[in-house]
Amino acid sequence: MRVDVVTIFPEYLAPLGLSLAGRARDAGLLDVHVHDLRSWTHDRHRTVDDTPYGGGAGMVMKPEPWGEALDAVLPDGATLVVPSPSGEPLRQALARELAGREHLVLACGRYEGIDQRVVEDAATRAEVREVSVGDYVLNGGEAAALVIVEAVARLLPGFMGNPDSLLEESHEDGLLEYPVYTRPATWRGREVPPVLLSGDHGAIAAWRHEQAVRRTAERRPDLAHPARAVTSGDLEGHL
Ligand SMILES: Nc1cc(-c2ccc3cc[nH]c3c2)n[nH]1
Repeated sequence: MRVDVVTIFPEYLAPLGLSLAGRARDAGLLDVHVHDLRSWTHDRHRTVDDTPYGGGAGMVMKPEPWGEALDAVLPDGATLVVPSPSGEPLRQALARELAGREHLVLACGRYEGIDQRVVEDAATRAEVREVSVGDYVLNGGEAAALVIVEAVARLLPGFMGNPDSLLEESHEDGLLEYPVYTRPATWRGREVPPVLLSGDHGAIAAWRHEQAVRRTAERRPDLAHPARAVTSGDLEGHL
């Protein structure tokens, strides 16, 4: 997968060169290119923003630099991802969908956002997805872009050392993850649940599923289990 990120703060995306994303790059799984939007400005002050039509506080990102930037880095048929508080929610299903794309371009806005005509123009030749990483407001799209790239890149075949670790993760099966434990068996007087030391893999799997169902019911009743809705039987004695 190739990922291009356009931003006025290219240094913000430096973490993409580290750890997992860095290893993925070395393994040829992920090819990340970060671009400074100001490369496509032509005035002495390298202007990227202007006052909003219709008035209101703040500034809006001008369409011209973005238009030239996307002409340069967004090939026809690629997917343009625009982090936005008013975008579709980033959930595991969307991360999986985006992980199937050959080429993602992320447009990181700042100020009050990007002139909407930029998105409309790009949509004539590419798929455009405005994506929210949560119901809270950031100062720009860069932090969201880091989240999106990490959530997508880790799903690429060969990215994770052990692909099985992807199977039981929170949200993969519509449930939150069960609690995990490691040595020592007793720590500050607290024991590891005995079933985990039993060697009975069926009992362990059942316990883990029950824990995941319980956690989901307690913390995220809004999550529907794709195999079946969480029923009252699941909740018996848990609420
Ligand atoms: N989920 C979420 C995205 C954002 C976001 C994304 C881009 C910009 C540009 C200016 N402010 C922004 C905020 N906030 N919250």
